[in-house]
Amino acid sequence: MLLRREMFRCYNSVTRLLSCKRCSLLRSLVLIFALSIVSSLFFLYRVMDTGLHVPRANPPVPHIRCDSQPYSSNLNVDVSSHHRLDDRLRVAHRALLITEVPNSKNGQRIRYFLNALRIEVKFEIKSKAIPTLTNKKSGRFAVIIFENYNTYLDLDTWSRQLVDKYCHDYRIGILSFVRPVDESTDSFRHVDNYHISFHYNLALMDFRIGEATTLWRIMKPGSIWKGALPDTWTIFKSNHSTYQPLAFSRILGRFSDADPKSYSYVPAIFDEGRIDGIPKVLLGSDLNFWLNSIVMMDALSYLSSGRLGLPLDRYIQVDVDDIFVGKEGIRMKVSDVEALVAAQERLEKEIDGFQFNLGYSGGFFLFGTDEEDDGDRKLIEYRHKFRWFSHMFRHEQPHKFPKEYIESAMKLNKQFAEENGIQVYGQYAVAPHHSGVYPVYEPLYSSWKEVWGVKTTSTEEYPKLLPSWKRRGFIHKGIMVLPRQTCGLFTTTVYSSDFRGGLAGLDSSIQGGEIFQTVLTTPINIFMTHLSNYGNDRLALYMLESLVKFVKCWTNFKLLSLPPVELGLKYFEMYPADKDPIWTNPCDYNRHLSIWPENKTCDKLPSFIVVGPQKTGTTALYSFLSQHPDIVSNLPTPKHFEEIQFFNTNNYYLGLDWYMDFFPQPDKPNTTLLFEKSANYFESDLAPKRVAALLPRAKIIVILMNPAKRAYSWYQHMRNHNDPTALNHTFYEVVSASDMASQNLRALHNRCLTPGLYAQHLVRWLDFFPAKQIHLVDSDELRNDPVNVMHLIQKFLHVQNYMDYSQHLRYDPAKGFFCQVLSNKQNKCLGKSKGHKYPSMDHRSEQHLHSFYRKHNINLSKLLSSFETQLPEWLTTELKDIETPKT
Ligand SMILES: Nc1ncnc2c1ncn2[C@@H]1O[C@H](COP(=O)(O)OS(=O)(=O)O)[C@@H](OP(=O)(O)O)[C@H]1O
Repeated sequence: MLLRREMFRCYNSVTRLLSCKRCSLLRSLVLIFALSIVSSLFFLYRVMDTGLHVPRANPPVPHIRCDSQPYSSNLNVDVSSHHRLDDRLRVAHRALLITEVPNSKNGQRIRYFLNALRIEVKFEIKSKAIPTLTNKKSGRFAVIIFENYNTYLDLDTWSRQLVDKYCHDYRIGILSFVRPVDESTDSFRHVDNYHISFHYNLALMDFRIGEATTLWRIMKPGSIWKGALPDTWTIFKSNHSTYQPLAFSRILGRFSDADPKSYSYVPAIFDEGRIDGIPKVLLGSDLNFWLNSIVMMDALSYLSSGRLGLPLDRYIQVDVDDIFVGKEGIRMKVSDVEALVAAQERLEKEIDGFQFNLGYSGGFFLFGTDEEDDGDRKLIEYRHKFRWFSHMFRHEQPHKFPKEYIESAMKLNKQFAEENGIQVYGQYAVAPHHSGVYPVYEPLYSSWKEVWGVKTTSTEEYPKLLPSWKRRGFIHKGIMVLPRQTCGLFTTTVYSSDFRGGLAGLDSSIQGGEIFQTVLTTPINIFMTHLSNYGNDRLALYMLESLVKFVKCWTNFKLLSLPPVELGLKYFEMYPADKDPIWTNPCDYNRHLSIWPENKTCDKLPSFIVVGPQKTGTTALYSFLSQHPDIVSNLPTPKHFEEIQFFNTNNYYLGLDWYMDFFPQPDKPNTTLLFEKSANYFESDLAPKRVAALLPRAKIIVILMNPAKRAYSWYQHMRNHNDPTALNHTFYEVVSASDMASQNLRALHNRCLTPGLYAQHLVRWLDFFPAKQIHLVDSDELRNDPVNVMHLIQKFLHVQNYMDYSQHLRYDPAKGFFCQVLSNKQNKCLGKSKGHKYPSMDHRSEQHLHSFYRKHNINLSKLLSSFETQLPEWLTTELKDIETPKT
């Protein structure tokens, strides 16, 4: 910058001289001299700008030192401890968090932190009653967290007994932050029955971790953090043997560094529970201070009897993307390659099995300056030292190309490796800019499999880049997609000044900040770095070596590395639920839209779905809706006629493209409403979540029929389709089958009755969709007065061209149903399978089902009343002996 400023000042003087009409010869000479200096400076500037031949300052050197307490003897943590108790109590993997006010800062921090640890959180504000703590015979929470311990101490007797009894019964403890009740007044509180006092609002410096206790797992005892601590603190004083100090600190500015005795203030304390049988961890300040996160993780593990603990193994994979990619001046030179090898040798000693993964694009080999080309050659010379994986040959974004091109580019890259003797680890590959990985571009996945036999890849984009702690893995078409972490080093982060906050910013990210917290909370880390981070200031090496050292100073983590496929297997063994992808809408997120093929369009996604249940008239409704010029259904499917059955079956794993191919491209996207109906979505456990992820604004239509009648119609449908169990058993045998019945009969029994548990299924849809997005149709009304049903649906859908269905539907006496009007004399009705004749239900089955569905129907009536929705007539009739619930 300075150089540039000087050059321009000089340039201005020269132009002033040039414009002087009365210049003497001497001035002219000065002018020529000045011009030559300016041009040299410009050359120098250009050279520096491109990094040509100009020696630069040495790259920064890692400087982490572990400060620790030399006086203590008990510093060894039992790393084999899992905090697990030998009990058989059933407790959910969830925390109860009682906050002071909604959305308090620390409340939010605690929530994010728990989310990063994948711990589900139930919030409650202190003014509300304590939520139900047990469910049947299991505990709903593995730990109870109070944003302020004073809230716990001041609970009314009833709530206090509830909490304490729960903690005793389920052997869990309390984690709490300690703040004055009212920030403005208190500076001290003594709690008699707990033999402890709190001194509030103190400014502290330095934080020395106490000796090994049964609590410490991750934390390294005896380590000292130097410097002023953020915010104000509460310190704890007690002589009771139940308390063990977890840390020691000093009053800011009061003591000299040399005086070890000055560490006499306790900012975090562990109550073993000798007074009331409940273990507790009390923290004198919130999560703003980085070390409190480690205290909190150990506390969560201990207080939950190991249920909320994470393993001490931390897997680290480092990908160096863009090998051979990058413009002149930011590539690696010979010395950088040597530094990479040397760093790898050092890191191998710290991280078991560590090896850099080099992602190369052969198309850019020798594309740098002479010195950088030598660097490329050096990488090839040292090829055996690294694990190589493939990018695209010319670093193209796969989503922009057809399959043939992608395949040929991959083959070129393969050929490059063969020509240069590189043994590529073909089971792992990464796509430039995450393109094609998520949102999934099918040709990339199939080409990867065909050309390389890829089994694992990684991306930052699933389900979204941010928040980073929500990144997850998934498996698609047999390829494990693992989440990657960003460490703040992008292609453009060449010098330390390029990092946000410069070297100091990078240091604070490593020393307790973002990068450190990532390793702390994430057992499997895949860091994404780039070639440019290993040339010039070699920031990636600085970051990695500093991080490893810092992690070892403060934690008992064992650092490990595995080849990508093994790492993938480990990931999905640890998080089996992640295997299932959850497709989101690329058009809802600009980053995804930018890596989605241009010919794809979200116009081909439905704006509403008829979700069932089966046998309630869904096909009739489907055909009535399709009569509307602006309402367009999906194309027929080979397997299930009009039903796609995407969200509830394995079809979901075929991917978004497969689903969208069932929808025509609408001529008038702004006014056309695409829809589909799949009558099994209604009772599917997975469908509501999956539909909401892809189509959060979709409208949902549900048809409700007397569940007993529905079950009978379904049974007849199964007989019609020659289901052997239905043919061999009477309806009564099916609906009354007990646990002792044959497996086939039990299965048929469940399939017959489960869809009719309407309240239970509706609640699940309501977990993901607001009530105003869900429209209920009364099946009897659909059968007897479809014109009115279609009128209400059009209103609900806000259809632009209203259609008067009285002109288009007509009762057909032969069919016994309303059918589509084709002409004065001709109707188009549904086929024989809909509305076929069968005997009425026997009385015994009717009675049985009446009592079977009774409580479910009551729940349904309560649910509908709570949304001020009119009850269908059949429901009122079913419950006529019960008082209608008040809304
Ligand atoms: N207009 C019209 N035409 C034909 N059938 C009609 C109509 N309106 C409602 N119904 C009733 O719809 C029942 C079939 O429901 P579904 O289409 O939802 O069945 S399926 O789930 O798709 O198999 C079918 O049930 P069954 O009579 O038991 O077969 C019909 O009673």
